[in-house]
Order: sequence, then C-alpha cells, then structure tokens
Amino acid sequence: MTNPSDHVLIFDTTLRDGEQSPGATMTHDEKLEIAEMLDEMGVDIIEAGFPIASEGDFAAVSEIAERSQNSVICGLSRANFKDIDRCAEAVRKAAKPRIHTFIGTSPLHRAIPDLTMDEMADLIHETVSHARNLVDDVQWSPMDATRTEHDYLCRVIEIAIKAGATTINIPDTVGYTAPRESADLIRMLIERVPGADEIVFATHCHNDLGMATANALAAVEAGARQIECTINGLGERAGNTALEEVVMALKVRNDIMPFQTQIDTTKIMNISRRVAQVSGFAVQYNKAIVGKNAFAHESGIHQDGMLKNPENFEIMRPEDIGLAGTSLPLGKHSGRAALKAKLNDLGFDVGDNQLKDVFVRFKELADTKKEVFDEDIVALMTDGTDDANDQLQVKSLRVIAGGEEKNTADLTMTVNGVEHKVTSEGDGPVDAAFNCVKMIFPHEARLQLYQVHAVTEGTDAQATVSVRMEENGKIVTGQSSHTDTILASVRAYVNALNNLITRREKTKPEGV
Ligand SMILES: CC(=O)SCCNC(=O)CCNC(=O)[C@H](O)C(C)(C)COP(=O)(O)OP(=O)(O)OC[C@H]1O[C@@H](n2cnc3c(N)ncnc32)[C@H](O)[C@@H]1OP(=O)(O)O
Ligand SMILES: CC(C)C(=O)C(=O)O
Repeated sequence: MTNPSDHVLIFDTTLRDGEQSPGATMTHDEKLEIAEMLDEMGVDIIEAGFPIASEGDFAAVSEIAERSQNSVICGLSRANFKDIDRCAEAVRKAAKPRIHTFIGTSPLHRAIPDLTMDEMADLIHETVSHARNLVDDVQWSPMDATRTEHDYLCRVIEIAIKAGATTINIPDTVGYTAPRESADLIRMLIERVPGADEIVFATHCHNDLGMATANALAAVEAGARQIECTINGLGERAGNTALEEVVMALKVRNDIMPFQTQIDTTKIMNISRRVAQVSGFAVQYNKAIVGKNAFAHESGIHQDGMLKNPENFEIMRPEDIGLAGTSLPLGKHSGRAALKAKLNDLGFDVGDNQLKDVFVRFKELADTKKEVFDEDIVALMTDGTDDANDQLQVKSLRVIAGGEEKNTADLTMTVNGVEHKVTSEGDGPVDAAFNCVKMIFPHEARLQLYQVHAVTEGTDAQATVSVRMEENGKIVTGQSSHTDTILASVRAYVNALNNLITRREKTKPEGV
C-alpha cells in the first residue's frame, strides 16, 4: 500500500550536503541568510549543518535554530552519543528541532567501522533511542540504503522505528539507483517493515548518473513523502536532487503526479542566484528551471511561436519561479518576427521595407557576434552608413597593422558608381585607411573629432565610431557601427563626407 497523503515535505540540505561540495563553503552570515530565505519560501525542514564537524558549524546550526520562524531545524550526527548530544544542543533553541542520525548499512559501509550485522543493529537501537530521549523528532538514515541487502534494510529500519525514529530516510548515497528501482525499494519497505505506516519515508538521491530528480519523484509515487534536496542541486560529487526541479515537476505535472508542496515557487530564482553567489558554483546555462537559458529562445521559429502564444514553447511561466518574463535574445538564428518585436520594444516603428533592410544588416552583424544586444540594435538603427544613394561607398577594406613597420591599408570605394582601389600607409591602421579615403576623394575638410566606443561588452562588441568634420565653418558628422573597429571608422568617415557633399549641394549658390 502506498502512502495516502498527497503532501510532500521538502527537506533542504543545501547548508549540509550542499556545503560538502568541495569549494562550496559558506560563511556564517551567508548560511543565516540562506536559511532565512529557505524558511520564507516554505521549506518544511532545513538541515542546517553537522554540529560536531566544527565550532563554526555548531554556531551556524544554533543561530539558525534560534532564528527560524516556520521550518523544522535539523542537524546531522553520526551513530554515537557525542555527535547526537552536540546536535541536540545545537538545535535546542529551534521551535521545531530535529536530530538526524545515520550509519552506513551496505556491506561496503558496514566494513568501515568493522561491525557485524548484529553489532550494527544494536548500535542503531542505542543511538536512535538516545536521540529520541533528547527530542521528539528523530530522523534516521541507513546510508547507502540502495546497496544494502533488502532483508537487513527491513530489519534495521524496524529497529529504528521501534527506537523512536519518526522519519526514515532512504539515501541513494552514491547515485546508483534508477527510477523503477527507487520506487520498488520504497514500495517494498512500506509493505514489509512493521510500523512503516507510522512514519514518513524520505528519499535522498545523488546525481552521479543524472537521475536524482527522476529517482526522487519515483520514490514519491511509491509512497515516500519527504524529498531531500538542495538549491541548484548543490552537493557531494555530482550533487543532490535539485529542489527547484522536484518542486516545479510536481507543480507542472500535477495531472500525473498529484502531490502538493508548500513551497512558494516565486522565490526560486532569487534563492538560486544567491546560493550560486555564496557557494561560488555558477549555474550552468541550460540547467532545468534556473539556468540562464531555461526561459530564453533565440531561434526564429521558436521566437515567432512564443510571440504568437507562449505555451507553444514553454511549459511553465517564468513568473512562477520569480523571473520577470521570457527573454527572446537576438542572434544568428533569429527571424524577422523577433527583430520587429525588439525594434518595437526599443521604440522604433518600422515599415516592411525598413524591416527588410535592417534585417539584412542584423543578420550580417549576428554572423559576427555571439549575441546581439539591445544596444547593438539601436546602433544598427542609428548607423548613418549604407544609403544606396550615397555618392561615396566603401566596398572593401584590408589593413596590415602592428609591428615596427608603418601600417598599410587597401581600400576599394566607389565614387558615383566608379570603382577606385588604392593603397596607403599611415601611423596606425585608422590613419592608413583614412589616407586611402583622401586619395580617392581629396578634400580640405578638417577632422575635428574621432571617437570610438564599444556598444556592448566583450571582444566581439560592436564599436560605434563618431566623426566630426569642419569645412569653411560648416560642421558635418558621420557615424557607423561594426564589430570591426577599423571598418566602422572608415564608414563613419565616409558617412561624414557624404553628408558634406549633400551640405555643399544644398548651400551652393543658385545657377552654379
Ligand atoms: C553521505 C554523507 O554525506 S555523510 C556526511 C559526510 N559529511 C562529513 O563528513 C562532514 C563533516 N565531517 C567532519 O568534520 C569530520 O569527518 C568529523 C568531525 C565528523 C570526524 O572527524 P575525525 O574524527 O577526524 O574522523 P574522520 O573524518 O577521519 O573519519 C570518520 C570517522 O567517523 C566514523 N564514522 C563515519 N560515519 C559514521 C557513522 N555514521 N556513525 C559512527 N561513526 C561513523 C568512521 O568510521 C571514522 O571513524 P574512525 O576515526 O574511528 O576511523
Ligand atoms: C547522511 C546521508 C543522508 C547522506 O547524506 C547520504 O547518504 O548521501
């Protein structure tokens, strides 16, 4: 018989098993902050640390116990009185204290303290009884349960229940089990262990084979009613079951997994970011639920589908986990629908022809950049170059720069449709390229300002170049943006010259 209750308790062990990830150590204050966030988001039980491990761990568990408002506060202890007493002392001030004690029961783990099966059974009875004399809420774990002989597992769980354990946790310590086996194990224990219906079975899965979430959910379907998990799946080796994954799976697929948690899912994103910061473990981009790309769509077909109806490509709303919304980052796979939506967002009202033109330049840019940012789009829209009616047009540019030698540029430009190719030297690549322009289009205009700034971050950022020139007291400007700074410079310069030509024509005396 499976457990008839549909409420699944969420036991978070970010501060204990999560902190055991090499390098994830958190400071005292960071632990208090994370515990407060867990408490506020509705976590039923917080495993705050391993009090015997160090003075620091003891202090953190004690202070979290004192401060917690809603959650049960739990500490871990080995199967000895010293650990259990220290743990009891640490959780003493909690409104709802829990002692969690464990010992490895599989053949491999029984060999560590070198105990016979009977000796270990006696030790379990003594230690769980001792813990139960100190607090009412005792959790016991047969470490490496999934590699423990079933008969022995049933025997020691029965002993722990009789000694007063109120929660029996079934750890898949080395991430070895698989969903069907995880469910069968819980079902077998519920059927065979006397007193199983009096306690809560918990599932504690590791992710060594990438199955922690699936194994935890399978255990719940078989009757477990407590999931042990961590924020971002932090934990020993490949980590633990990720809290955000099991909670959202139960929410999104409640039709086939009709279980409830009391987690306020809108707080997920915030705590995920904070745990990533304090642990120093960045969340991978494609991580389920909390990865940067979990609610981002770059490809045109998906973006178009998302704009028509978000349900086309999203099974949950970003707001459900506390994100402001879906993002449709623009890149080389994007299409016109997303570009138009972005232009509208940025305040540009474009007609079909202009969209067609901008789209061509956008694709050219996207081919040279990983991601096209809002600033890149603004730069594309305000770029003064590439007007088909311009008298001067840059066709190609090649520069040889660096080293001791003078820099050289080869420029091909058309003047009123006639192609010119020249080569020139200069004091730098920009100077060499500008000298080429002067050879093709000689003029007396003075360069007053030449300014470059990166529109976005990174070495593939677009550079926006602004040029100001003066001729007979008249000022003209030119602008261009490109990931190639030298090309942007030449195009800005030529843009200013085209504006100068237009200005000359407008101001020339009539009849001349
Ligand atoms: C699967 C898990 O996540 S289990 C939790 C793992 N977490 C940690 O280990 C983090 C905290 N641990 C620590 O700070 C230290 O290991 C301490 C303070 C607990 C112990 O430190 P030490 O006394 O130096 O022992 P050490 O770490 O070298 O070895 C562990 C000892 O605990 C014993 N032990 C391990 N598990 C248990 C257990 N459940 N019950 C009783 N004894 C145990 C081992 O047999 C070994 O004993 P020994 O020293 O007599 O050989
Ligand atoms: C202490 C136990 C629950 C544990 O962390 C494990 O077995 O992975």
